[in-house]
Amino acid sequence: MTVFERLKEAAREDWTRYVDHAFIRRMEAGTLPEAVFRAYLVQDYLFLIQFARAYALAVYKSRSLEDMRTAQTTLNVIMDEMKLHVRLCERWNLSPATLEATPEHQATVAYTRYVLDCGLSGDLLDLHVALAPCVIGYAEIGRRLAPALDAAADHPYREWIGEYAGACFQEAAGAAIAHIDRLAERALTARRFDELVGIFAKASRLEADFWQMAFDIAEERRNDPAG
Ligand SMILES: Cc1ncc(CO)c(N)n1
Repeated sequence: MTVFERLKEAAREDWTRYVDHAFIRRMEAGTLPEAVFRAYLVQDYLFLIQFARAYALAVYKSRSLEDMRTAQTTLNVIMDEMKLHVRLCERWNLSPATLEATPEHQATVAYTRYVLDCGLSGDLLDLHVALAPCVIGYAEIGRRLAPALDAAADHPYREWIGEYAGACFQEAAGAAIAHIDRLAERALTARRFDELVGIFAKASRLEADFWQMAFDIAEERRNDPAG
């Protein structure tokens, strides 16, 4: 059993709330309102900017070239992932400059700064565990939603699902799982594992809050279109 699987099992409820959120179920069914998806995507662009910094921090905190390379590879995947956001947002006439100038929502600040703080106050394993729900979670979601694309040729979220079900993202997730195992081999006591579960569960909850944020932003706009 990988350390990732053990973390997932120990934080089962929080993990399920994240990967099984209404956002994902409605996306799978193709019934997620476009306004909700758009609110999500704009914040996710801002999220990825901060996440790229977190991976850069992982490069910095690496003590071996191998650890540096692994973090660098994922950093590149994250930077490439932003191209999806730019492409999709172009359709709404949202330029990268407009995206970057959008204020961060509280949920975006909470999640990204939590992860960055884990990296600053903890060691490399803490940081990679805080990052795990992100890459590994989205790869799991991508795999789960991929069959929906076969069922509907004109699925509205084809590009998004295809990105996370795609080989590039799946490989990055596989590498992240193996990397956590490698880092844990050095010193994983029972006490340390409990601390890591705390980090993993919190990051999973912040992921669920991130989906929820998109519904909240769309709802606020509906009630106050000028706001
Ligand atoms: C909130 C969030 N978590 C994970 C990913 C995957 O990189 C993403 N794009 N956004």
